[in-house]
Amino acid sequence: MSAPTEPHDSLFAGAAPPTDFVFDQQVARVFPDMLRRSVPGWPELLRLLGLVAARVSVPGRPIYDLGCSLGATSASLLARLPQARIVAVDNAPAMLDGLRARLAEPVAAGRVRPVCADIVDVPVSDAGLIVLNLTLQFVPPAARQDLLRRLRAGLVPGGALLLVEKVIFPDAATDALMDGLHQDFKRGQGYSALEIARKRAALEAVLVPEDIETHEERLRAAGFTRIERWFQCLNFVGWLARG
Ligand SMILES: Nc1ncnc2c1ncn2[C@@H]1O[C@H](C[S@+](CC[C@H]([NH3+])C(=O)[O-])CC(=O)[O-])[C@@H](O)[C@H]1O
Ligand SMILES: O=C(O)C(=O)Cc1ccccc1
Repeated sequence: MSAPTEPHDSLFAGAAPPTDFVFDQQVARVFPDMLRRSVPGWPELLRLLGLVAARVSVPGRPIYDLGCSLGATSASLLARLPQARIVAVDNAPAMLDGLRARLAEPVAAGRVRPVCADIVDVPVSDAGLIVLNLTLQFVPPAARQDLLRRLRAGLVPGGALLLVEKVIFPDAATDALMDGLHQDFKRGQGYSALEIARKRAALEAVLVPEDIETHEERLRAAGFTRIERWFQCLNFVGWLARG
């Protein structure tokens, strides 16, 4: 499920009018490059998602990849769980078009079912594993608790949730340090200071990160009892939630 070419992301390099970030066709076209150059540890994060999934998913039960974009997470899961059936959900038609194009590859054929829907109201039942890889951060904060409660209710006994989020830090100095390091990372990946600033402004009202404690409390309130952090790279954190 990998793309034959990976177009370079220069979306925020030109003189574009300021608008909120949207997952449209322009973004979908450059998305693999954008994620690789914007998320510290992205290739390793994807590999680890496959490894963790292979240990914690319930065999024979469907896996839900919520906010699947072009299917990078689904592809990593399939590499480790070739028999898995994945329901891949995204509400951006441009992303799902890209995903469908990739499904032509033999490993994914018949194994991934693309669904164009809002994860806030997509039905989830009988799930052996649910993955939210950098997706909850785009759901309005007021809707996050109900969503996680509903997702937990959609898991079979023994099922698990994998959550990955961009986070903020409660201490202002630590937050400034982590944010500065994330910007350094992006500069090192070839983005200009102007591109970084413009994308930040575009994401402001769209991607709402929260701190680690807020996420862990919400997972507990949703009914999960075993909550483990298995990934952190600067301000990007991954959890496994069970029980
Ligand atoms: N309410 C929603 N309902 C459905 N989809 C949504 C919603 N809000 C946002 N999305 C979708 O969530 C995805 C977030 S990207 C996830 C990467 C992916 N997991 C990957 O394996 O490459 C991460 C990022 O852009 O930082 C986009 O495709 C949105 O359309
Ligand atoms: O670029 C950022 O600041 C991010 O948090 C990662 C990201 C990647 C792709 C779309 C939106 C955010």
